[in-house]
Amino acid sequence: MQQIIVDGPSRLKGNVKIEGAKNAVLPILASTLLVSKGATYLSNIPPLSDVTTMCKVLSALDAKVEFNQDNETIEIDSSNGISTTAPEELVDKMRASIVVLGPILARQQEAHVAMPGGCAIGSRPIDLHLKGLEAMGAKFSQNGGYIDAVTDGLHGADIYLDFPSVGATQNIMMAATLAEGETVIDNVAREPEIVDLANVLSKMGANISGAGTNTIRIKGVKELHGCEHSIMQDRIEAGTFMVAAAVTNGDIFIKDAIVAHNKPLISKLIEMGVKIIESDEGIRVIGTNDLKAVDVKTLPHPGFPTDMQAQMTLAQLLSNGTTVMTETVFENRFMHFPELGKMHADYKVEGNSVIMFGPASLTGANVSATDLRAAAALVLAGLVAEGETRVSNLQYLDRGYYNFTEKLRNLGAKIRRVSIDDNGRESLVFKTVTSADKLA
Ligand SMILES: CC(=O)N[C@H]1[C@@H](OP(=O)(O)OP(=O)(O)OC[C@H]2O[C@@H](n3ccc(=O)[nH]c3=O)[C@H](O)[C@@H]2O)O[C@H](CO)[C@@H](O)[C@@H]1O
Ligand SMILES: C=C(OP(=O)(O)O)C(=O)O
Repeated sequence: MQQIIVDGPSRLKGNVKIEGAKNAVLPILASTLLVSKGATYLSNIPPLSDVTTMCKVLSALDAKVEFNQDNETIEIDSSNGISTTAPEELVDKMRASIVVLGPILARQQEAHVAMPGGCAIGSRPIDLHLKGLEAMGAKFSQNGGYIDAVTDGLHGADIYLDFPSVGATQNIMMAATLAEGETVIDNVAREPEIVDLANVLSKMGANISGAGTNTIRIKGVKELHGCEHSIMQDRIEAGTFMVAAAVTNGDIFIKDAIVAHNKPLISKLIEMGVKIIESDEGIRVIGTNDLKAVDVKTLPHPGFPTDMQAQMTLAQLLSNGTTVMTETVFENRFMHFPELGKMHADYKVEGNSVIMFGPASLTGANVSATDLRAAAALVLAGLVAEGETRVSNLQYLDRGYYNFTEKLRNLGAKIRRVSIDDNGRESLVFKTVTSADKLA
């Protein structure tokens, strides 16, 4: 078992470099299954366990996946054809693997994809993915935990999404690139990761417009070719360090963080009295001991991101007064609260809102991560709390943060990651194993 041990409180100061975006690289890796001519070269690949899982899914589908020595560049070649089954033991590990469905179906006219797993932040159905693909001529059945899909050939369609689902938008967009005729998707997700995917698809020869707006139009083409692309920076990792500066009265420069991607968070932090200095090189965040109470509601982009909700609730708990966080995207994303309660957070959950009575005087405790962003929020809570905090269940953290402990230690945190054997002996863990290492 591994744990992160934090001795708090500490004030974070310095520069931090963020990685390529998990939520951009996963669908982009899936998009390489559409390519029948040449290889695709992707750089700025974050060395995360989710990336390893997606690479294994691609290999299971007969794509050739090779990491370059630097670990941050990857070559994927599916030009010799792909198979059609994405196996349960891989897909079960990660929700995002469902985005291979559209590409496999578009390329092979059939697909067998296991029902996806992932963090338990909600029921996370895939009805919108299936409805969109059905409108394009796919037929679905469910057998033994697998979705079986067939088509006589996908065709363009007018599709309206009841909710701007990120994954459904990506699956339908990718399938439409090789469909016959034009597909128009309305009420689509507008996240920056959608734009990054559209950029890659365009480089591959797809005819696609409107990404980043409410409506995406795609004219199908006969085939796609390989390309080179550098993955966008991770706005959620950047946001996590922004909150780290805010709650520790710190001063952190987040190199290469993109202001336009973090507007909703920046605006809330400024309301709380945090100083933000924006530049083309990144974002500098200067925290305060006197956080003002503000309410926050998560929404699809460009609203406040649900993936920053857990981290933001820590800032709210520490602020001077009562605040409310309302979660409108996922129905079960307050699982970090009972853990924060062990650290003496005072809160009350009411439906999809949580009321927090600040300012909290957090004390160290043994806590357990319940999902990816909860894991990050608990580590940040340890930085603020008096005494020792131990965070376990780090497999969630490793899905989305690379070298989180090292990065925080470089900023002045008293933090270490340890491996604990059956006899309770602890040994230090220095670096998270990279995706390439795990794939080897
Ligand atoms: C790998 C990746 O990019 N993950 C992100 C993606 O997840 P993901 O693509 O799964 O999120 P969606 O936008 O699809 O889900 C948002 C909401 O819509 C619901 N829904 C979705 C699809 C569907 O067919 N039916 C349905 O009801 C979900 O249950 C959820 O309540 O967007 C989420 C919302 O910004 C982020 O939190 C995740 O980090
Ligand atoms: C919920 C998240 O990811 P996923 O959709 O991959 O579970 C996340 O990145 O916070």
